[in-house]
Amino acid sequence: MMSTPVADVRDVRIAAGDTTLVDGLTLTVGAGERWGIVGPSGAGKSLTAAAVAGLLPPGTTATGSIRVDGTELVGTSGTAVRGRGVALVAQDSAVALHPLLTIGRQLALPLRRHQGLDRSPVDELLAAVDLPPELARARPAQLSGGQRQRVALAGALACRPRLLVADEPTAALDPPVARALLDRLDRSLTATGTALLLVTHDLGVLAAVCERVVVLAGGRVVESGPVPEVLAAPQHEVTRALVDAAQLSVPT
Ligand SMILES: Nc1ncnc2c1ncn2[C@@H]1O[C@H](COP(=O)(O)OP(=O)(O)OP(=O)(O)O)[C@@H](O)[C@H]1O
Repeated sequence: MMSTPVADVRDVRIAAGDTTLVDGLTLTVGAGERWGIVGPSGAGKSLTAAAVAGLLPPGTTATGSIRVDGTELVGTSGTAVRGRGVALVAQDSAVALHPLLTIGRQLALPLRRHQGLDRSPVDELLAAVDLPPELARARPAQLSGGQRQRVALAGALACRPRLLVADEPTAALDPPVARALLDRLDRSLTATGTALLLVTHDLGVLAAVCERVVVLAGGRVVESGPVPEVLAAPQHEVTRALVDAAQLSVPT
């Protein structure tokens, strides 16, 4: 018997008032699968990621069905699945982390909230993303961008969610720091068996991290399939343009 999909998204429309931003979105993420979302600017990638994480921005609404770990999110605040079902890592964790709380406090909070633990293994969480225990006493402003993203990753994976949604998690990082974070992400997902929905504009990152891809344009899915096949033989003009642009940007 097949296990429950981690995310089962059926015919989803996301709108702001009367304006449709994403339409007809259907996507199934199986246990442990790694999916990428690519597409041009404004295609609806971030809104899709936010909807699956149960964190649509204020002023937007979704219809259709988004089941995460078997729980329907449409029409709810998403809190039922956050932490153990799904967690989100955003582009720049500087905005996601509380500026006044120490890293140790911030990492301890989700564990207490979702697992009811009194004492949280903060040191272990930091070690899992290759950060030293002393960092628990620091505040976000004292960390580099790469360290902050690692802390965000540690926090997101603290409750071993079935699905991690990551929206351009390396966009604000220099290439070597970005590579190290993705390597860490890869190993952490393997260790926890967590599935991934990764928004990226970088087809190199997509090919390195994801098995399957969904291509969005104008708020609609225009193509999806295994990453090697889609990149080798893109069927839609939007995908072809993305592949061509990526080849142009490869240094010779
Ligand atoms: N809170 C919002 N209210 C109204 N419109 C929004 C809101 N958030 C996004 N949009 C619009 O929805 C569309 C899709 O936005 P989204 O951020 O998902 O695109 P994206 O593919 O992630 O783009 P980018 O690659 O530039 O980040 C855009 O036209 C955007 O202006």
